[in-house]
Formats: sequence, structure tokens, C-alpha cells
Amino acid sequence: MHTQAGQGIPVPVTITNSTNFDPQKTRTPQRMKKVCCIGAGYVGGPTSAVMATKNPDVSVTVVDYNKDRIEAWKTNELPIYEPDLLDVVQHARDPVAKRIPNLFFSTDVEGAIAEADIILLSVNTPTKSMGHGAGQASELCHLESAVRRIGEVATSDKIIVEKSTVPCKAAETVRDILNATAKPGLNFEILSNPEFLAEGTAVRNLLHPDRILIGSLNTPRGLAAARSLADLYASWVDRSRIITINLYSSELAKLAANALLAQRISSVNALSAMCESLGADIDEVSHCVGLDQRIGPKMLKASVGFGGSCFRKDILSLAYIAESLHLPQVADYWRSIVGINEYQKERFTRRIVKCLYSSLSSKRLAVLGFAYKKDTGDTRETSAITVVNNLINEGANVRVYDPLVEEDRVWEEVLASSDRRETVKQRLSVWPSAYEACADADAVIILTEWDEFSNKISGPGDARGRGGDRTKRVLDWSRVAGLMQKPMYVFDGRNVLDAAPLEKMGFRVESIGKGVV
Ligand SMILES: NC(=O)c1ccc[n+]([C@@H]2O[C@H](COP(=O)([O-])OP(=O)(O)OC[C@H]3O[C@@H](n4cnc5c(N)ncnc54)[C@H](O)[C@@H]3O)[C@@H](O)[C@H]2O)c1
Ligand SMILES: O=c1ccn([C@@H]2O[C@H](COP(=O)(O)OP(=O)(O)O[C@H]3O[C@H](CO)[C@@H](O)[C@H](O)[C@H]3O)[C@@H](O)[C@H]2O)c(=O)[nH]1
Repeated sequence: MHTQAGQGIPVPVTITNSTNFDPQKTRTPQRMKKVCCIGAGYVGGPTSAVMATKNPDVSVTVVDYNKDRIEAWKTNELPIYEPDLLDVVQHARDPVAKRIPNLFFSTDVEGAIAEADIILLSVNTPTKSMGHGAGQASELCHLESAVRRIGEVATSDKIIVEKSTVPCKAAETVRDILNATAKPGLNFEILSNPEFLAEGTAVRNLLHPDRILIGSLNTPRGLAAARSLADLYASWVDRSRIITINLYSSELAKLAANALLAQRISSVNALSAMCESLGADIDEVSHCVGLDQRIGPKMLKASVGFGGSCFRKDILSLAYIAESLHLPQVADYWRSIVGINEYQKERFTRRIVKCLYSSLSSKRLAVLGFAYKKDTGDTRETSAITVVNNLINEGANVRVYDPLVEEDRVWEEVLASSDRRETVKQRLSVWPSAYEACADADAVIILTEWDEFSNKISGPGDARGRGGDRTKRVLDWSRVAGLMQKPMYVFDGRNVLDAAPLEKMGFRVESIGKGVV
């Protein structure tokens, strides 16, 4: 088996003779250059849209075997919510004036592969759920299937780009599959070009990236392929931000970046537990620490725990790689970041139980926010799944509201991670507004930092929460006060509230990392 670092013997690099590949050539003048992106998800869709918008002379086709997803990308009801994404998609997909369309969505995976000069692999790489490495290693079956398809279909040279987050040395797996499946005489150059966008800010991150990493083999063909991809990015990214490096450094740098970002959050969350016992304020501590230019202010916000499809899986993947390299102490170090994250969710639940007189039996709890962060409808690995299940297991009736997450999604997530499905069905409900969720509630629990819930932000939307952009509403906390049972507890899992004005209204506000002495 030839998958993860340290697990197999590296396969020798085979570069077959090419008849029509010219390493000096960075553009194809005769015809429009063609890019195919396999995977129309959170990475593939936005990345392709920005690439197409910024390269009107390049044709970009996004393919996926998920027909519903592809059909949605062709409409104005995109399958994912990202601020400003529709504008970018429309710019290249349905252009006006002299521009011709150069962004396409299709289920014809084979056709797009056959035509493409450059293929972006943007398929999902979740944590393995079964077999060797289950619960830790990355599942590469989607990547493998996409690469096999390339090998079977290709009749011309291709540059294959790993945009998916992959374990180190995955490029060797890709090369091995291509060597085994492709027609002789074709040349495939494999590049690592990890994506660093964060959901909710994807368009901004793609338009103004901190850096673009392009990892390649240090061979003439490898470097030429890297130049070819760099030219696409150079249409909108300053060349000084496009870093060409060793293939495996690039793969590892992606996992390392996520591990370091998550490590900051776990460090702050660990400190938040200390603050609660010491009477210190974690927001003040984070602010002071972040003023040190060597540390900086970002990713230091205490919370009920990080979620999202990436941090947990990428840290576990990194730890698994360390383990397979016989570095158990290193693996334990990385895993402890995930350990603190789990602890934070449990700790938050325990605090709720303690404040509500040590029993949640038949209490009504309004949960505001289910997405793993604001400005996305994504619920993958959201802390809300654990907290909601914990509250239900304590006997509470949980009433969820989120401005973007669909009701079905909440049900699927909570049921999928519960071993008491019948109890969930009796005790969970999902509501179309915060006010309905808060009716007769014994406590309000904020699990996502939506601006709507904050009393620090006066948003541009309708203050009563009617109509308009659902992400622009502002909650009227005095109205919430009129709806709730007494005493009125608010558990702020995101520290989005200014407690003083709410306490004047009679709320008891419990924030993460703030003085419980
Ligand atoms: N979501 C993020 O914010 C983010 C950011 C940076 C990197 N990443 C990484 O990018 C990769 C993709 O993440 P995502 O969130 O876009 O995933 P996603 O699940 O939203 O999208 C992946 C898509 O790939 C499709 N797919 C899988 N196998 C396929 C195949 N063989 N042929 C055609 N289509 C196929 C799936 O149907 C799905 O629509 C992952 O490796 C992830 O770790 C994600
Ligand atoms: O100070 C902070 C910052 C974030 N979070 C939480 O951490 C999680 C992840 O947030 P964020 O990193 O903003 O979003 P992601 O979309 O998961 O993006 C991360 O994961 C992506 C996938 O690999 C990478 O591309 C990005 O660079 C990386 O930031 C969310 O639950 C946040 O609420 C905190 O609790 N405190």
C-alpha cells in the first residue's frame, strides 16, 4: 500500500519521455489554456471562480460527480454561502459586455479531464472512518479515485495540482497511480498548491492571499510546471507572494499552518479555564499577549472550541504521520491541541449545568448559532454538535436557531453523533428566529459568533429581525428578556456580548474565561 508518510517505501519518481511537452513554454498561445477543477466544494468552487475571473483568457471547468451541487453552481442559489461569491461567479460565468464566459460547471468529469492542461484536485480528504488509521489518518479514497480517472482518460500531458489538504508524500501516491494507469508516453507533473482560505472570508482570502505555495520537484519539468501555475496566480497576486518550494515542504506546510493556528486557540482556551478560577479576563489577556508583535492578535479569541472540517482532521493527520515516523512524543504534542478542544466543550457544558442548579431536566435551552463560525452555513465539526448532545443527555429541551444553517442539517448532525436518537427526536427543535427559540427559555446559549447575537455591534439590518439579509439582523435583547423564564441566564460561548448592559436588563451573563470566583 502506498499512501501515508512513513508507511510505505517511496516509489521512485518516473518521468516518462514526452513528445509534446516544452518546459520553456508557460502559455499555450494557439488555444485557450484549460483548467479543470475536480471537486465543486468550498475550495474548488470559490478558487475556480476567482481564477477564472482573473484570467479571462483561461477556460476553467469545475467538475463533480454530485449532480445537485453542480446544478446549484449554475444558478444564483449557489450550493455554499460565502460573502461576495455570487458576484465573482457571475463575473466569469455570465459575463456582460465583451468578455466571453470562461467558468463552467459540469458533471462530465472525463470530458473536462481530457481537455485540461492543468487539473486542480479539490476533493474532500476527511479523517478515515474505518480500517487502519481510522479516526486519525486522512482518507485518500476520493483523491485516489479522481487520479485514477485522470490516468484512464488522459491523452495529453497534464499538470496535476494538489489543492486538497493531503498527508506528506501524497504526491508520490498520485504519481504511482498515474504511472500505473496512464497511457505510456504521457507526462504528468504533480504540484502541491495547498489552499489557505477560511470559510466566511473565502473570496477575500483568495483575492488577497498572504502567500501562494507551489511545491514541485526540483527538475526542469517540475519547475516549468510550477511556473505555469504561478503564471495563473500572477494575474492577480504579486509575484513576491508566490513561493515556489520543494513538493513535500509544501504538503507539510499546509498541515503545519493549521496545527499552529489551532494551537493558538487551544492555548487561549486553556488559559480561559485558568481565568475563570483566577478572576482574570481572557479577552484582556489575549489582547495584551497579542500586542507583542512576535505573537500578533489573530486566532487568539477564546471560544467554546474550534470547529470546521479542517483543524481537527489536519492535526490528527499530522499526529498520525508523526506516529508512523516513530515520533510518539511529537504525535502526543499535536494531539493535545485536539484534547484541549474537547475539554473546552465539556467544560462549557458543565458550567451550564452547574449554574442551572445542577439539573437540566426538562429545562428549555435556546441555542443561538449552530454553524462552526459566523458567515458560513457549514456545520462540519461544529462545537454545537457536542454541546447540544451534552445538553440533551442532561435532560434539557434544546431549541436551536441559526441564521444560515438549514433545519435538516441540524437534525442530521445531532442525530449522527448521538447514541440516543429517540431522545434527540423528543428534545431537539429548530426554529426560524432567535425569538421563537428563546420563548420560555431558562437560558440562552450562544455557540456561533454571528453579529446578529452581539450587543457590541449595531448592524445595518432590521433591528427587529424581520426580512432582508438574514446575516445582517441584530437581536433585540430587551425583547429576549421579555420572553424568557427567570432567572435569565446567558452563556456566551463566543464572548460576543458586552455583559454590563445585559446585566442591567436582569440577565446573568456567563462568558468564556471571565471571572467565576
Ligand atoms: N473547506 C475549507 O475551508 C478548506 C480550506 C482549505 C483546504 N481545504 C481542503 O480542501 C479539500 C476540499 O475541501 P472542501 O471543503 O472543498 O470539500 P467539499 O466536501 O466541500 O468538496 C469536495 C467535493 O469533491 C467531490 N468529489 C470527491 N471525489 C470526487 C471525484 N472522484 N470526482 C469528482 N468529484 C469528487 C465531492 O462530491 C465534493 O463535492 C479538503 O482536502 C480540505 O481539507 C478545505
Ligand atoms: O481566535 C479564534 C479563531 C477561530 N476560532 C474558531 O476556530 C475555527 C476555525 O476558524 P477559521 O480558522 O477562521 O476557519 P476555517 O474555515 O476552519 O479555516 C481554517 O482551516 C482552513 C482549512 O484548512 C484553512 O485553509 C484556513 O487557513 C484556516 O484558518 C472556528 O470554529 C472558529 O470559530 C476560535 O475559536 N478562535
